[in-house]
Amino acid sequence: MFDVEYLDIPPLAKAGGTVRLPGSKSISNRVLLLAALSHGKTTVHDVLVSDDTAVMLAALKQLGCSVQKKGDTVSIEGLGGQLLTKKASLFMGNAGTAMRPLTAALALLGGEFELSGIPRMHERPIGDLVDALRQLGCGIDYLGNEGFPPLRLYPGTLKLDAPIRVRGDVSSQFLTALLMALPLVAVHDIRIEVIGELISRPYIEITLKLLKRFGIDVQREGWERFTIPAGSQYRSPGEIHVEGDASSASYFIALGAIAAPTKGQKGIKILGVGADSIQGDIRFVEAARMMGAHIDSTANSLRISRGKPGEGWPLKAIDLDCNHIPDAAMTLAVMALYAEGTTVLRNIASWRVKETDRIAAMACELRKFGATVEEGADYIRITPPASPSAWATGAIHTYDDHRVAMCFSLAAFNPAQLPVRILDPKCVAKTFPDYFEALFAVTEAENDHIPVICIDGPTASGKGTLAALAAHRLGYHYLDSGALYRLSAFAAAQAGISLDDGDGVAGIARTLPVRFKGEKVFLDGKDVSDAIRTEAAGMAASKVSAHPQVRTALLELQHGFRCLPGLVADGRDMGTVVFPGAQLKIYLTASAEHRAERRYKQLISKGNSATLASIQQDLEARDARDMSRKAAPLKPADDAKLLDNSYLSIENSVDQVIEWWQGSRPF
Ligand SMILES: Nc1ncnc2c1ncn2[C@@H]1O[C@H](COP(=O)(O)OP(=O)(O)OP(=O)(O)O)[C@@H](O)[C@H]1O
Ligand SMILES: Nc1ccn([C@H]2C[C@H](O)[C@@H](COP(=O)(O)O)O2)c(=O)n1
Repeated sequence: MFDVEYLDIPPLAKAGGTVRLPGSKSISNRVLLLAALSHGKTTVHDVLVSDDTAVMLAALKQLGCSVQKKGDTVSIEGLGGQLLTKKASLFMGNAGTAMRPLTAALALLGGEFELSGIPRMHERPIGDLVDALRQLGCGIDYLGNEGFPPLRLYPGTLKLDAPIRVRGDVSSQFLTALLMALPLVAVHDIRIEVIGELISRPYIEITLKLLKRFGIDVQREGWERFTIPAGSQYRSPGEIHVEGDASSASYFIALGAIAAPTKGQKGIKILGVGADSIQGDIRFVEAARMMGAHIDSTANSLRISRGKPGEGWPLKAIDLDCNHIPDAAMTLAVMALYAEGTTVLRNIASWRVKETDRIAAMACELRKFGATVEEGADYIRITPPASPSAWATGAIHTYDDHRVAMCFSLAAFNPAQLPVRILDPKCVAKTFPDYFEALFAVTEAENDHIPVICIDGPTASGKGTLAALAAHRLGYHYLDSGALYRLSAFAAAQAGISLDDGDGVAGIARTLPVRFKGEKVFLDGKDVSDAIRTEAAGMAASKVSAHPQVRTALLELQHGFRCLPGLVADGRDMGTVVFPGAQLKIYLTASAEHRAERRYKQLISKGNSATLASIQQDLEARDARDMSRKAAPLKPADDAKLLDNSYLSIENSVDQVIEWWQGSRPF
C-alpha cells in the first residue's frame, strides 16, 4: 500500500495484462457476520483483507467469536445465535457494512453495547434502521445527534407479531441489516414491509443469496415485502468462497476501455469476477459496453479492450439511471472525461450519504481537469474538456473515500499528458489496499514521463540516506547504484577475477544475480548486505567503476529501475550519464571532516574498528579516484542543484529535496 501523503501518477499511455481482484467487501462482511451467527465452523476463502473487514473481524472477536485468520482465509466458530459477551464498546470505523447489520443483530440478541465510528460515520444516517428496530421493541439510544451513530443498545421486550416497516429509499443496508438479524428471533413468520422505492436492489439480492447459503430461505413479494419463515436457523455451509469485488473491477474495466493496449497484450484480463457474479455492480459491464468498451466474459473472468477509432474510441457519452450500480457508477463519471458529448448519471441520490457526499466530491474534482459539471440532488452531468489543450490537472482530494481515489487514477490517461496527484492515497485500504500497485503492474508510461530524481555526490555525503527517505516520502522506487559497483567487485573477487581486468569484471556485472529487498541486498540468493558495506568493499567498487566496460555493463540494469510511479537514484553519475533527462538533479556534498565523522560513527555503531584520520584519508582517496577517472567521473551535472548538508540535519535535507521537487510539479 502507498502510505504517503500524496501519490503523483505520471501521464499513462498504455495498459495490458492480468489483474486478480481482491474479495468483494459486501460479500466478505456479510459472510463473516453470517458465519458468526451460525451453528458450526465456517471457513471463508478469498476474504477481502482491508480496513472494513478488519473492523468486522475485530467486533466479532470482541463478541466472543473464535476467529482464525491466515492470509485471506478466515475460519469462524459460530456463536449459534447466542452471544457469549453481553457488554462491549465496538468501533466500526467508517464501515457501513459492519455498522448497520451489527446494530440490528445485537439489538435483537439483547445485551448492552455501544457502537461508534470515525466522525464521518457519525454523519451517515441510521435513523430508519433504528426506527424499525424500535418498532420491534429493541432498546436503542442515540449518543450524539438524533438519527446518527454513535448508538447505545440495551435489552428490550421484543414484539414480533406486526409487520416491520423500514424505509428503502435512503440505504438498502437497513433492509439488509434486518434480513440478516431477524432469522435470530424467527419463532414465527416475520414480515418486513419496505416503504418508498427500494434503492440498490442488487445488494438485497446478494443478501438473499447469501442467506440461502446459510440456510435461510427468505420469501420475497416484489421488492416491497419479505417474509422470514418461522423456525429459520442459521446453518454454516462449512466452506464458502468470496468472489472478487465487482465494484473494484470497474476501475480495470474502465482502464481497458480507455487505454491503448500494451504491445503483445489483448487489453486487460480480470480474474475473480465474471458473468456468474452475484454482485449487482457486475452490470457496470453493460454501461461500459454502452460507452464503447469491448468486453468478453467467462463465468469468473472478464477481458476488456478499447474500441477501434470511431467504433468505441473515443468513448460515447451516455445518459443512464445508475440505481442498479451505485458504487461502480462513480467510475463512469471519470470515463465521461474520455467521451464525446455530455454524460448524465441519474438516480444516484445515495452517493450523498456514502463515505463522503460523492456527488459534490466528484463534481469538484472533475472540474479540476477542465470538465464542465452540473450536479443536482440525484444526478451529475459531465461534459469533458473540449480539446487536449483544454485539459488541466490538479491535486485530487479523496475525502477519505477509497472510490474517489481509485476513480481519479484513471485521469492519468489524459490527452494533455499531465500527471495526476492523488492526496491521501492510502484511503484505498478500505477495499483495495494494493490498488495502485495493481494499477502500475498493468500500465505503461512513456519512459521519459516516469520521473527520476538523481542524487550524486562524494563518499559519505549522505546520498543513500537522503535518496531512500525522499523515495519513501514520494512512494517512489530507490536505486542505490553504488551497491551495483560494490557487488560487481565482490562477485568478481569471489570468482577469482582481478579487479584490474575490466572485461572480466564487466562479464560478471552484465549478469549480476542481484535482488534488493528493503535494506537488504542478495547476490544469487545470499544476503551480502554487510559484506559489501565495508570500507574495503567501497574502495574495491571505486576501482572497478573506473573501467568503462563495467559502467556500460551496468547501464541497462540501472535503467530498469525507472518504473512507475517514479525513481530516486543515488550515485556518482546518475544525473550526468545514467539519467541525463532526469526531472531533478542534486549534487550533495559536505566537508571532508563532516563526512569522515559521519562514516566513523556509522562504522563504530556497527561494531567495526576505525580511526577518524584513516577514514578521512580513505574517503578523500576514493573521491579523488572517482573524480579523476575518464569514464563518467564524479562531478555535478550542469543543471544540478547544489546542496551542502555539512550543517543540515537529515530531516532538513529531505525537506529541501521535496521542496525542490514540489517546485517542479504542476500541482
Ligand atoms: N545531513 C546529515 N547530517 C548528519 N548525518 C548524516 C546526514 N546525512 C547522512 N548522515 C549520516 O551519514 C552517514 C553516511 O550516509 P550515507 O551512507 O547515506 O552516505 P552516502 O553518501 O550514501 O555514502 P556512500 O558514498 O559511501 O554510499 C550515515 O550514518 C547517515 O545517517
Ligand atoms: N553511480 C555510481 C555509484 C558508485 N560508483 C562507484 C564509486 C564509489 O566509490 C563506489 C561505491 O559507491 P558507494 O556505495 O559508496 O556510493 O562505486 C560509481 O562509479 N558510480
